[in-house]
Amino acid sequence: MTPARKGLLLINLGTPDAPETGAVRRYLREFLSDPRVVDIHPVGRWFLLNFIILPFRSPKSAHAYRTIWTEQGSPLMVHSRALEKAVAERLSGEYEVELAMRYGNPSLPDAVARLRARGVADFTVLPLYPQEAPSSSGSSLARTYEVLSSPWDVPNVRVVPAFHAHPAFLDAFTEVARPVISDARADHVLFSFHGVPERHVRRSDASGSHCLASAGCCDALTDANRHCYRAQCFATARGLAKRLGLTPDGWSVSFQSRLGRTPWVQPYTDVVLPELAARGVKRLAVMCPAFVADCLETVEEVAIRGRDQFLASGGESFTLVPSLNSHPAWVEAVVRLVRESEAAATSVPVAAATPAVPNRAG
Ligand SMILES: C=CC1=C(C)c2cc3[nH]c(cc4nc(cc5[nH]c(cc1n2)c(C)c5CCC(=O)O)C(CCC(=O)O)=C4C)c(C)c3C=C
Ligand SMILES: [Fe+2]
Repeated sequence: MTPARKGLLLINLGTPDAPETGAVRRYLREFLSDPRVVDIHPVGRWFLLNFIILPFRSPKSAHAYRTIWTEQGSPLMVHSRALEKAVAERLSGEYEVELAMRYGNPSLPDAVARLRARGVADFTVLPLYPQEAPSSSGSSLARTYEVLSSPWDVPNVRVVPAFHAHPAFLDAFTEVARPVISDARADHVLFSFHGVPERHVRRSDASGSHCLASAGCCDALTDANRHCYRAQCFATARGLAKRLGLTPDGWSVSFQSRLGRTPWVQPYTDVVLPELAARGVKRLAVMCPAFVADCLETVEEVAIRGRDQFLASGGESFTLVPSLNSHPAWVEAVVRLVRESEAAATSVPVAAATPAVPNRAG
């Protein structure tokens, strides 16, 4: 019997189809209706969405998208498509590869249908978020399971775990960053991650008492915080700082993109930027290692608004390190993540099925 054809689903968050208020509104409606993103009572979410977020945020975000839109479309889509193409070429004959977006297009049901039409019955799913969060990788996986379980047959599914501290990811980002930081003669590197509400981190705290309970709760990854988004961000930053040879006061961490009035994980990027300038940092390089592709949050929020803020606070130069996008080192890293997850998945049942070697003494 020939083995089932293998498919690789690369999943990212999604982006509007056009930088117009209507398209942004449709995208935000789907995104912010997700209970893993806005985790409040459904009635409250409906009111918040329809009376506050959609009417006010859609035109404002559409304007922001227009400042970064390219001839080929939204940067997130352009880079994700380029990655899909490069990975498909690299894994040709081994995997059928499709890009899917959690919100918007190409939709998860369409991408899965395209893989199924090519005979795929064995799926590897790679959520393109280095750090795991219920609002990003969690939601993408939950929706993928739902789509794959319908209508009748349920295929084999392997998930590539979060790769926040995987050497292939850290090495690829280091390769991209090193020449940029050196050309910029940066005297400080800020690792700015997408934030999440503090409530989300607390809800994921299996110990019930570790997360955000002390100033140093994310200083190391332990059993207590292994699945904590903020702790994984700090682990990524430590891994990159080490590879880049940064001194302890030559780098810091912050969290961007907060939405609403509830507290999000801190320190906030828009608070840290003027603080760094006030501390005497002159030439700043910023890396955004929660994003594997440049997008609104890196190009508009950091490279445009962040730069303005830092320079207005007394900084002299501001350089955004580009994301991994479709850099060859990242394509190779993706191939390695996929192959390793397949090897791990196939080795587990074999190991489990192997009887324990009897103790000589016994
Ligand atoms: C990197 C992982 C991401 C997490 C975690 C995440 C959580 C999260 N995001 C919002 C609200 C918004 N995010 C928006 C854009 C956006 N978010 C991510 C990634 C994560 N979000 C990406 C890659 C992007 C860029 C998309 C693009 O088109 O380029 C937006 C839309 C833009 C805007 O209006 O600002 C919103 C809104 C919440 C509430 C949240 C966790 C609760
Ligand atoms: Fe976001």
